[in-house]
Amino acid sequence: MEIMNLNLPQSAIDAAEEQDFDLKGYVFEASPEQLRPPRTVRVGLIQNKIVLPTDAPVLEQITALHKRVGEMVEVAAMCGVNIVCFQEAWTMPFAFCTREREPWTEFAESAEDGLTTRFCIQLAKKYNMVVVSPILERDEIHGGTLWNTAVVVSNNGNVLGKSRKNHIPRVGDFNESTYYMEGNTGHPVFQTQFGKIAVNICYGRHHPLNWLMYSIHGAELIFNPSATVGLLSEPMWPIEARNAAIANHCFTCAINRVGTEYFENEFTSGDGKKAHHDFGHFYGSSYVAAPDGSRSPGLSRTRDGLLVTEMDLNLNRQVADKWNFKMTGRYEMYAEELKKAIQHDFKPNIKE
Ligand SMILES: NC(=O)NCCC(=O)O
Repeated sequence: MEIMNLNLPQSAIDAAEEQDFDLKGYVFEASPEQLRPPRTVRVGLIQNKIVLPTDAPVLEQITALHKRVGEMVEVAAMCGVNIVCFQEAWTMPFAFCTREREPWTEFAESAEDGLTTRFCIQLAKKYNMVVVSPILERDEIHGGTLWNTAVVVSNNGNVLGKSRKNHIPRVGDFNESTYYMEGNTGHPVFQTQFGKIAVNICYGRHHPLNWLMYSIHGAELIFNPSATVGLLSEPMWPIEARNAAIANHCFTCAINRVGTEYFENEFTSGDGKKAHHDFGHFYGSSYVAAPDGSRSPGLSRTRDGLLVTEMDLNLNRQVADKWNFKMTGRYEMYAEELKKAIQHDFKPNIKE
């Protein structure tokens, strides 16, 4: 399907220009149906740089990010956005490269009633918008454990729940296993007024079965809030979320932060190269992909941005009825074989 430009209000265009961020809007259409009215939803993806240097006081860094992203959400509201999603660990620098605990663990907050969740509740109520807020979570009930978590706040301001990152990277400077464990929330799908949504956090996008499981649980729109750098993943970026949209008959939304973050203490990457102070360039390029294989253009590689897309969720079933990937999936066979493959005495089915 050809993707069209979305007409955005002049007030939003002016505000984005004044606040120095990229604003783009696109529409994914579906065919009219006889029995179902269109299920139109507007989704906003926000990508941004950190605001203050990484050695500024923790609370000042968080507050500055709240202010910046809050202003961008206001513009999203002018554009009629129903669901907004922020980038991975949006309230902090992506400091996991350093392997230092302090002060980075101080950015962790309660998913249920931390400072950031309370901020998102205000946004949700003010703009009647579902807010997907990926944070570093501190779970006080379980010994102060840290998790990489997306909090989903409904448009009436209730915390609908949370989804923890299932797959932890062990690649390049992504030393995230130093900070938190693989998530234990499975593949939750959140029923919102605007559709069923799920959150597959960053490195989970390399795992087709992770996308599949959100889809099996009924997700119509899967967000992929990320933090990833150019030298590592840029060739994969345009393909993975797009392929997941095709394979799972759903919309996917890939979001990446922008900028280069500088850390006072240098760190090494375990590759024999010199110690350094930065992670590399987070290349933004956030985009939305549709089940028919079409996708929006990406946001900037270097600038903060808001991508607004309007989609008719009826497209999911229309594409499913054409291609039948769900119907032809041999899940029972895979489940049976996978069950055997995870046993320690597994013998691969190789005929000699
Ligand atoms: N944040 C994160 O999981 N990054 C891993 C690198 C990648 O998946 O591109």
